[in-house]
Amino acid sequence: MGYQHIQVPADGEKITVNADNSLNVPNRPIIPFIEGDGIGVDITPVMRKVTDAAIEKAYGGDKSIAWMEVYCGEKAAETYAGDWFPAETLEAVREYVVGIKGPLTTPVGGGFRSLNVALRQEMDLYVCQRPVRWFQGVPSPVKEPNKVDMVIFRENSEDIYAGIEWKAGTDEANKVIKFLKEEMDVKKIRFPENCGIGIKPVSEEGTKRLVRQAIQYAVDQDRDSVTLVHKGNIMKFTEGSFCDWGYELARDEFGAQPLDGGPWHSFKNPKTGKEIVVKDVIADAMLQQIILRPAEYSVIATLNLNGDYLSDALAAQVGGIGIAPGANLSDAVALFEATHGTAPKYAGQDKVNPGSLILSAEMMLRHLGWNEAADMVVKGVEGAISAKTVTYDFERLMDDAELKSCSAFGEEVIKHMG
Ligand SMILES: NC(=O)C1=CN([C@@H]2O[C@H](COP(=O)(O)OP(=O)(O)OC[C@H]3O[C@@H](n4cnc5c(N)ncnc54)[C@H](OP(=O)(O)O)[C@@H]3O)[C@@H](O)[C@H]2O)C=CC1
Ligand SMILES: O=C(O)CCC(=O)C(=O)O
Ligand SMILES: [Mg+2]
Repeated sequence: MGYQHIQVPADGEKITVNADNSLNVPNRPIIPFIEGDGIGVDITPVMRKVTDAAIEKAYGGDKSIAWMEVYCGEKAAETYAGDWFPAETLEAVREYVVGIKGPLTTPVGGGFRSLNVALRQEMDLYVCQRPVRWFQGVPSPVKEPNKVDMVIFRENSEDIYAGIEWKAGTDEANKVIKFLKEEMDVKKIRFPENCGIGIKPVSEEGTKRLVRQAIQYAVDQDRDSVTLVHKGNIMKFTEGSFCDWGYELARDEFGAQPLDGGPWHSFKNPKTGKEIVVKDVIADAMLQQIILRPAEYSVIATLNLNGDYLSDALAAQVGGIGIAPGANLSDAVALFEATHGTAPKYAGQDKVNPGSLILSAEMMLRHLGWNEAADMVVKGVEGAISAKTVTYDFERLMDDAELKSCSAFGEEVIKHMG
């Protein structure tokens, strides 16, 4: 199909999806990418260069990516006369199935709603998968960062994060408050006269599709536990139901049985015969557990806002959000992105760590089944860090490290691919 501003590479081919959602990946797939706002201009070109080099080294020219720029955020507003969220960007990511994006700015308080959240919602990218593990040599504030090896499955379409809220003092907020007071007999709104209101939708369907993916991942990747993280003691019918539905799904679809009378469950991994424990932890306690007893946690399934907080907190233990990758996944479409944002104070300085986006590309390569190229990326990143040739965020925490710019770190990664 014809696009207004998107240039489709003539020499690439489309990835297609089979009925079982597996992918047919040609040798030169067209991959849409969004450069991103702020530091996007620094990290996205480095990510592309490193990814291309890894593919070249792994397959010697038999495979390559035909990159296709698509637009969202500030660059879209410039290209599409003020449209920050062009419809054809969504169409292109859907059509080409697998994409990668830099960070996008969201103003605080007023202004437009998050474009990142909108992309996830519009394409129903309901899983935000964020692996958190330590690379040898990365500076960390904890004593044993090697014990951190968790994969967060964050629900990406619901919760208070969905952005259903009304500003204090507006007719809409007052109407909802009136309804709550008069028709729902709510007496607990402390200051109803001037009160913003937000809604927290959490559904059985939304919960179960997320927890299903988390448990399936534990089965496929030979992980020993899945922890449902929630604040169900306080928000009983949203966070609490998330926990209940999670256990229910573990029983109904994976044959899990209560352990010692519950609430924890376990089942045998059908692929390995090993036990997988499905447990739950209340969200505030989890924030101390990940610091004090990280080895006890492997796969985490949680709601949208908890997952947001947990992602950055966990990333800090293994070097910070400069090295925290992620993926937004639906059953078919996948859009990879770093955990961090646009870090505006560093934009355009060729300074920040491109590691998060590079490792997001590594996840993308595995998603394509290009594991040899993905391994090459990991080898390069590990090599550059072990050689202590790192960007400012690591350099300021390491002894005797050599400070590298964003692009120079990318070159180091390529050099260490061998
Ligand atoms: N998915 C997305 O697109 C996301 C977008 N955002 C948006 O980004 C904007 C800025 O958010 P903000 O809260 O400042 O969070 P950011 O994640 O952009 O940055 C916070 C701090 O994290 C460190 N950091 C972030 N990225 C890197 C990197 N690549 N290398 C090294 N250090 C890094 C820096 O720390 P230090 O100052 O210590 O050097 C930076 O000041 C907001 O508009 C927000 O909504 C936020 C998160 C995700
Ligand atoms: O959309 C945003 O601006 C922030 C999103 C975010 O922090 C995240 O998804 O981790
Ligand atoms: Mg976040």
